[in-house]
Amino acid sequence: MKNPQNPAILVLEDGRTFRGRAYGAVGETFGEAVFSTGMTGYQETLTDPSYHRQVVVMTAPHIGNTGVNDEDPESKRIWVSGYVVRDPARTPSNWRSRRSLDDELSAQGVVGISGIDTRALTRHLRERGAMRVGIFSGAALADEAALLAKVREAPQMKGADLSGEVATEEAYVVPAIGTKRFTVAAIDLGIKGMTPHRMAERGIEVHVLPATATAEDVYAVNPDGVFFSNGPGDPATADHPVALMRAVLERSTPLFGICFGNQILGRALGFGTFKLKYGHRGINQPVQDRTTGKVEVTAHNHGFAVDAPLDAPSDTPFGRAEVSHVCLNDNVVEGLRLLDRPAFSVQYHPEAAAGPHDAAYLFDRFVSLMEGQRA
Ligand SMILES: NC(=O)CC[C@H](N)C(=O)O
Repeated sequence: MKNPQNPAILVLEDGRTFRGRAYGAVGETFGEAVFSTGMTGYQETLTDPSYHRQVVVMTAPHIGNTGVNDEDPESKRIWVSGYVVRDPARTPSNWRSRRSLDDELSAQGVVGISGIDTRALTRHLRERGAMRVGIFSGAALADEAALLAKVREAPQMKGADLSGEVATEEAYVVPAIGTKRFTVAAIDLGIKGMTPHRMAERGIEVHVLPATATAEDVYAVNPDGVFFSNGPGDPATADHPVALMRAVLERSTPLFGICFGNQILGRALGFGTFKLKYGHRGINQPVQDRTTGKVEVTAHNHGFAVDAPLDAPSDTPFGRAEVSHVCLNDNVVEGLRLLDRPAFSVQYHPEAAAGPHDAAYLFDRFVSLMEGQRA
């Protein structure tokens, strides 16, 4: 049994340290320190494959209150490389709860830290930017003087090619719910479980394909549309999905991308991508759909963004493209759409797991594109 008073230290690569208690597994872990402002949805966050190699700091002070259930995970395991909370629940309570979050993190070997000033840590990351971090407890604390050097040896997120580490190896099918209306090939770059579900709810049979899928694999399922998922890592490394997407655009097959998928569309069109200072992570980010003028409150988890002109459509190898959505906090590109071909994408999470459902209309837009192609 773990001693709940076990000390732990969080060490940032710029040398700032925070002392707290071990939470989850005891040991050491490394990753990119990022913060999420979601007040709820910790199970979905932990199991979102896009968080692979990231140490997530929760700004909400009480985490674990509703325990861990078997329904909410977005994938088969926890992907965050470390977890930072201020004040973990002592007694989780919910009718669906099966075990405590502390026990679940331990069972999955995820090293965390609790009892630190997460507000001070978040302000530090906001001012200095996302950076590498290590969390150490138990025997890993033996040589405290060596910890900072270890953190500085850990890999950077910039330049990391990670989709292949999280995506399915085998193709699988998520059946349509009710009458089947469409077939979609979904390229798994780190897909969340709710995404094919949102499509299935609209009568779409989703063929989830590995990140290494070729155009031949995609067209072998005879798709009405092609989807590119969210995923971890630096989009500048995603050369294979970019080439695949170009092949799909070439054929004018209806195309929809989410998050990493939006960055890949940006690159396929010839735009650059860049690393944001500290990214957008949470479930209350205001985004404007410039095609309707409406503002929606949305779920985000991204550290990179597309560099595209906001003011006027751009000429691309696939016709004109425009920035369809922007973040109202900082004017970051949050969506792209082609004007001459049936293709669009958003940088955020319309599947809303967790998060508000304001952006669910985007799945309906995808359906409309597929309907339009049939007409
Ligand atoms: N959720 C995602 O797909 C994230 C995309 C990319 N890894 C980023 O951090 O920006």
